[in-house]
Amino acid sequence: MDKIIVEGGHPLKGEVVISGAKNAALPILTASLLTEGRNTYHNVPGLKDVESIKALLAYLCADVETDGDTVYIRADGLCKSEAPYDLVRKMRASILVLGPLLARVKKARVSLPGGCAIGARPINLHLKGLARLGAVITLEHGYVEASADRLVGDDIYFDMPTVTGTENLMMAAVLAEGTTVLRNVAREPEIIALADVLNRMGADVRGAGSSVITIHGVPQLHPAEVTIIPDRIEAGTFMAAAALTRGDVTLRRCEPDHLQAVIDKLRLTGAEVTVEKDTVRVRGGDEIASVDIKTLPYPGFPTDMQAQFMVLMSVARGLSLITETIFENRYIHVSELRRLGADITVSGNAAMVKGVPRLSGAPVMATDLRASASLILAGLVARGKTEINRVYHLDRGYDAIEKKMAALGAAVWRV
Ligand SMILES: CC(=O)N[C@H]1[C@@H](OP(=O)(O)OP(=O)(O)OC[C@H]2O[C@@H](n3ccc(=O)[nH]c3=O)[C@H](O)[C@@H]2O)O[C@H](CO)[C@@H](O)[C@@H]1O
Ligand SMILES: C=C(OP(=O)(O)O)C(=O)O
Repeated sequence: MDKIIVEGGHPLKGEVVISGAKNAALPILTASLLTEGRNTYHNVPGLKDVESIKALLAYLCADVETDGDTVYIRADGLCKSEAPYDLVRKMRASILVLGPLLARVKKARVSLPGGCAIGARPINLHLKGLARLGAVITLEHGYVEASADRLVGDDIYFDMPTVTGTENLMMAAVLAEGTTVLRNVAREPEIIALADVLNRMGADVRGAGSSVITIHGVPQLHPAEVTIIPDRIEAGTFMAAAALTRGDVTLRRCEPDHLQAVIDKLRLTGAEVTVEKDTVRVRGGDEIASVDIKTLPYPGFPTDMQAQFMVLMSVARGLSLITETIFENRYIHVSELRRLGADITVSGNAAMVKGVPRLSGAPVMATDLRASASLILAGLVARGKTEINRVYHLDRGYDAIEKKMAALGAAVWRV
């Protein structure tokens, strides 16, 4: 299996182009299942998760073509309604075929999803919502089995905002009869991006980006041509890397509006952050100041940036309190960062990070995506070599991260 090697001590300098967002691309590609005709998606990131979702759509007999970062999907003649274990076990977003399949063919059999091992990650709210639209749902042998004679709109309250849960319900409701109101939904930019695509396909989805979404069902949808929004977590990762290495990095083709919480915290650490239309420049200060962070649903500080920020705090001056409120097991990177010399104590969902003057390279391993990214970041400022094993998760969610880092002057390579 591939490894990533990082040799620390090189500040990142230059420009990097941000790829399309994983968490926007995955639901949007599955939305193709709702349409007849050829959909065109531009700026699709080169990720393992995207390959997995394309393989799943092809398994369902959708026609999938790729030309660079453009993907064409035609889902006219679906021949199956099952997402088998082997195709979905490595990816969380595979559950996103459930809503569209129910809407389009009124049945689905979907293996419980895999993805990052950051918590139990139940899908009870997806299932409860789909049941309210009229689906009959059973859970057997690790599969969700769902069927419906017809889907009918309803008023659905989510006990907590769930990103993929909101997306699944949106995709089921667009073809349901009548009106669906989704309350206490996720407000992430990726939800707005999906609503935008669904509306371009002829749906009537209103309120995305607020906590209530109203959907008036329509009889059918047509294909759309869209460009995937920039990946705010990839952007945030490069911003943290710039501050961490006292570098000077300009991010092109990103969406600064989606990064306000991260930008605010970075500025408090002493980094200079300059924002223009679709560009962010981060210049690291001489000293990194400690700040506290608490992960929250959007527009709060993203849980997907917690591990990267923890690395920054590991070499900051003073003490930082990090609180993870979204996932109950998202400190997997802590034990690996300690191998590099970080001083971090975890108690429940809180981590106390005491900055140390320097880290030192070591072999490490991670079992989730952002933990893996945080280890690359730590390697950038560690003395000597850091060897990151089991990079599968990294490839799920970062488009050529080692090449982009190397182009900025980092000594990072894959073996
Ligand atoms: C493919 C994708 O978009 N992944 C993102 C999505 O994951 P994902 O959509 O899986 O995360 P959710 O927003 O659903 O999870 C938020 C919280 O709700 C809980 N929950 C969720 C659903 C449910 O039915 N029951 C329940 O209890 C989860 O355990 C978690 O504690 O949002 C997360 C939170 O921003 C991000 O870290 C992931 O990168
Ligand atoms: C947790 C993440 O991904 P997924 O939901 O796909 O596991 C992530 O992107 O950090």
